[in-house]
Amino acid sequence: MTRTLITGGLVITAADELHADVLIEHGRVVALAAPETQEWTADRVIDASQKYVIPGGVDAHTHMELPFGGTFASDTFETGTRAAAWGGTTTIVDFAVQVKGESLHAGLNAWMEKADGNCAIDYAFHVIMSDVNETTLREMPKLIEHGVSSFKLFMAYPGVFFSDDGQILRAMQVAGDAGGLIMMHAENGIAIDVLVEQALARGETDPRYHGEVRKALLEAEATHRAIQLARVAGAPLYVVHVSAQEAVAELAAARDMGLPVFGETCPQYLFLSTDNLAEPDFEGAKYVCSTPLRPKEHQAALWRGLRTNDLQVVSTDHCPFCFVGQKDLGRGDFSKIPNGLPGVENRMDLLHQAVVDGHISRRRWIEIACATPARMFGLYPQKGTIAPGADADVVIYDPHATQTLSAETHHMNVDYSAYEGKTVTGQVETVLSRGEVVIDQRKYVGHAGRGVFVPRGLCQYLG
Ligand SMILES: NC(=O)NCCC(=O)O
Ligand SMILES: [Zn+2]
Ligand SMILES: [Zn+2]
Repeated sequence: MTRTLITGGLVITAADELHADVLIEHGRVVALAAPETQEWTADRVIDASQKYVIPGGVDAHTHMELPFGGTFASDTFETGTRAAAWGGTTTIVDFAVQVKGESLHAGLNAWMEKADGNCAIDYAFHVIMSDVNETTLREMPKLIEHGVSSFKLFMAYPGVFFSDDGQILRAMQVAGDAGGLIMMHAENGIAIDVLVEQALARGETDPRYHGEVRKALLEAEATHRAIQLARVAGAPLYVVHVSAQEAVAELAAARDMGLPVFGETCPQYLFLSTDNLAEPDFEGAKYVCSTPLRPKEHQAALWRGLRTNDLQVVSTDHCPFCFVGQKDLGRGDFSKIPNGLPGVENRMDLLHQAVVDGHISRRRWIEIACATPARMFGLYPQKGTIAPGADADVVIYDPHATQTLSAETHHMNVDYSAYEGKTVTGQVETVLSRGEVVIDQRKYVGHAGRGVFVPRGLCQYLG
């Protein structure tokens, strides 16, 4: 089947909302036309009356199979990308991890192997630099040429992923020269580790102390420091998983100065809080991630940041660990709870709920979840929009359906939902990935291996 026609829907992109029919041929969008003005024929016609027709989501921050804290994130590329498709996401950008002492290329190759032949949707990679040194710095321009144009550094996790300020500065200098983008996990990990040790010595071992020691001020301080280092290096900066209002203020100040500084937040920081981390009977472990969930008061600053464009992207940081057998590793010591939350399936719906709740407009929904992540990471307009020439990654979205989020019904390979029992308005109905239907009226009809690696260009907000 090569020609598909989607009729009668409201097409929403970051730029426009228009009632239009969409013609798809050979995996690409070829034309849009006002309803009933065209006489196109097609092998398949999808009726989208009363529905939205939106670009497939681009989730620029996932961790399938991430090794962390002595275990592995529970979604494989197969299960995680299938769940992403269920949730209306058609592209993920995952993180290949450089093992200390090995090359960046070896890390990338290892992650390519994990993904190859297993993905339901398209995928790309960033690289986590665990070890910034002469050799890995030399590799960065070559990776950029090969479509891996962003590098994550950590100011947290001393002894694991941590880079010191000198290493960060050097990586930023190379990225700045070569057109790469540094993604920063901005938390002062050295100070946090002191507070962890002191908390444990006081017998404060419950999950909620994870949130207490990872102070908002230490996120803000690291964010500020990362911005100054990027200025010195003459490099752009993308700060991942921003959760503290003080960190948003640092980003806003930098952007007011005209600096090429960008910020990402995640649904968990917009919808969950330290109240969840404080749930009794170790249930709080389900909500342990870094940066941590914050008191509810921080949410207003995050929503405001998304409206004012001081924050540009919402990704999931999908990094699931089962409650039984994985989060358990930290019973009696919160610092041993594997960090991360599931969410790749929930992002598009939760952000639609934000539209319903009046936090953002429909076009802003598509901008922060599809178009901007695609532009930020060099995938636009192949991904992130519905326009002639774009990949036909398209979601038929029912804005009137209601659903209750639950581990009973989700497709992520994890034994709990961070949003268990939450009712949201809106649901993915049908999903096309490069013109092929992978979710057909809430039935999975895709298969592992149809997703392909997508080499990326440079960040499209620079130069
Ligand atoms: N965020 C988190 O808690 N886990 C995933 C790794 C990271 O993004 O730092
Ligand atoms: Zn991180
Ligand atoms: Zn992450």
